Amino acid sequence: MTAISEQAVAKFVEGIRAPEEARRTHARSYLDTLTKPLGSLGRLEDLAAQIAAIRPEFPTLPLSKAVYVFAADHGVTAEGVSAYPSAVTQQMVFNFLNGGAAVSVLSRAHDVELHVVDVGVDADFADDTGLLHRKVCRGTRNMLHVRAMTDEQLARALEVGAELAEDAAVAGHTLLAVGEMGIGNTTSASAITSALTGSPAALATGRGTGLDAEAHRRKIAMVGAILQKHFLVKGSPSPLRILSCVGGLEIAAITGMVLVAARHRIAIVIDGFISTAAAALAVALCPDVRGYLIAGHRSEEPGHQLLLDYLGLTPVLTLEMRLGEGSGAVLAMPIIESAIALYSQMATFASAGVNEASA
Ligand SMILES: O=C(O)c1ccc[n+]([C@@H]2O[C@H](COP(=O)([O-])O)[C@@H](O)[C@H]2O)c1
Ligand SMILES: Cc1cc2nc[nH]c2cc1C
Repeated sequence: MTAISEQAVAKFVEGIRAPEEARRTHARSYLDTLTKPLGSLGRLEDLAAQIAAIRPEFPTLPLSKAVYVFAADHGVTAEGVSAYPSAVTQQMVFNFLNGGAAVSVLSRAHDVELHVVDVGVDADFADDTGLLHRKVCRGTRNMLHVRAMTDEQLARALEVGAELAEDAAVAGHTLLAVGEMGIGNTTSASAITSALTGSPAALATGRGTGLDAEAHRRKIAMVGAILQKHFLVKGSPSPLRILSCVGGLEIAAITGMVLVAARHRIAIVIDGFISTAAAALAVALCPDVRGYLIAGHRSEEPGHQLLLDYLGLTPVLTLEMRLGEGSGAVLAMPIIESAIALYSQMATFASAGVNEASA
């Protein structure tokens, strides 16, 4: 059933190697020689050591940074799972391109190249907007009744992300962020979270863009029904089955991008609930990908923490955000750059003539 997408993924996964642990250990020892009490830079030390493990050569500043925002629509919106209408997906694509969306503002503020990708929006866009036209189809089907996408659509969506990761590597980007836009996609992310982690729908399902209590209860029941429909058979479903049954085209594209970025030894900053679901599927497909991921922030969606636990990631920021678009990932980028600056520019105890601990 998933032969085409299995072939596509096998191609991306080939050549992925976990970050180099010897370089991480060396970086940790070097951090201990810098003029600060041992470990006092906290998570910044972890980030610097992670970058050292990922990159064959420690990067120089400024980094070349890009964010890819993948947009797509969702057939399951017919079930009233979002507080907003589907048309907002297409309207927000224009907002990204016109520079007025949160991610547009943040990427300008932090010198991050913004790429907006139509991988499955239910609308036609003109050619001259700067949009990356990679439409696989006009949105997924309603996963309450049928598989969200065919195997062929899944393979194409994975390839969209994979090819853009290749482009990013050729462009010399040293730090990538992934984001998404798709009304209804928290329903997908909740179903993915339950299918991957075994958590019940009630724990993995939140209010998304802002459902009231009653609509939230209906959404939980909907996610439960979707899981029953597709994953009734005992045992864990494969990541590709999860993607084709309950995924989104933007989610699959992010999974493809994460896999190929890892193959190119590029650190990937993931954003909120939906992009983390996509990254978790990439890790389920290839566990060596995990070391390339940096969780930009922790979203208010309850399922996000379940996924961060599943991945063993600690978010850089906790700002009570739940926007998506890659906004939290872009916000974390200056922190990551600061970690790199500290590692490469701080004086050592020896060079600055500062006494080390006596005990
Ligand atoms: O990033 C998050 O954690 C996040 C949490 C809630 C909502 N969103 C965004 O809101 C949209 C999905 O919400 P919903 O309610 O339509 O499923 C989609 O465009 C996401 O980018 C994003
Ligand atoms: C306005 C709006 C902006 C968004 N950005 C990401 N998801 C979104 C959902 C809505 C509704």
